[in-house]
Amino acid sequence: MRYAVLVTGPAGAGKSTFTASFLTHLNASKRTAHLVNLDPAAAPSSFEYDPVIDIKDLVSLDDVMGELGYGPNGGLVYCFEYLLQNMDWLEEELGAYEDDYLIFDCPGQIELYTHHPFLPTLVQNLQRLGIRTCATYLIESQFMEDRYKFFSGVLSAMSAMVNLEIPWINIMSKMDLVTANADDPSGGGRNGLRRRKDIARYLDPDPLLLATTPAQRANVPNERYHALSQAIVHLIEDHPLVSFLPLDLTNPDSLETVISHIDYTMQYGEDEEPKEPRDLDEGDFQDLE
Ligand SMILES: Nc1nc2c(ncn2[C@@H]2O[C@H](COP(=O)(O)OP(=O)(O)OP(=O)(O)O)[C@@H](O)[C@H]2O)c(=O)[nH]1
Ligand SMILES: [Mg+2]
Repeated sequence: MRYAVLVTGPAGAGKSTFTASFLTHLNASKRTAHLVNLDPAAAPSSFEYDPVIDIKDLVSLDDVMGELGYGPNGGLVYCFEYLLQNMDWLEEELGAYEDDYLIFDCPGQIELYTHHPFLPTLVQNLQRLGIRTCATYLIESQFMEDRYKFFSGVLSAMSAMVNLEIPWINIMSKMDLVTANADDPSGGGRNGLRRRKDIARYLDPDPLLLATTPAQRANVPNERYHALSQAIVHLIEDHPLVSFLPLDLTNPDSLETVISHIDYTMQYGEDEEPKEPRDLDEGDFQDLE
């Protein structure tokens, strides 16, 4: 059985860093895992591992921009269209890997996940080849410092999930940037949003974070924004599709927990005993809920 994990999420969320740590961990556990680079703009030096399959061998953004006169975003769209027209190339490249775990490092252009048909088409092709596929969606912990930014992250995760319809895991990356302050009784970071129980309200998004108090409302003169916030609150209350697993790469347990959830959602090695994912209650942030 072949497995594919798509590592997706907005620009700079830590996708490539997570991918490298994931590979290191699997290889250390004597599992064969390989990097697939799907980012036609990735600089070669940005990989800790050499990709075994690299979209840049098929089409590179530099060439598309230089020779066809596209800008970076139009160029990326061109590269993906080119990939979809040349699925036999990918199929052939993938043919070399049996019984392996392939980790697909994806580009950070958010529109790729929310409304282009590229990833759904790619996933259909992987499934047609009998590859068991799941996706991870990363947003970075700094999003928790601004609740509007955070909820736009939640909505983008939701939209990407609905677009792809495959097993899906949302990850709050770069937790090392908040855990250092989490035990500070004064609340640590700006807005006092970094205490553990506050963090838990973000990992399992509490729509009330968006609900405004009358005092806050007085500061937001435009009634339409208030109505919009309330609509989003109701959407998330009625469809609690999104919760995040915290990922702190400075803590090996955290990475292992995330990987155990990925394994479980793909039923990795189902011929063996199925493994329950490690319980988050053992983890850091749920205990104070
Ligand atoms: N503190 C901290 N920084 C991180 C972590 N992961 C990534 N970074 C930093 O965040 C920046 C972006 O990381 P990348 O892994 O390149 O992010 P990406 O999602 O692959 O970015 P794009 O491919 O450009 O969309 C880099 O400067 C990393 O060093 C983390 O766990 N903790
Ligand atoms: Mg990257």
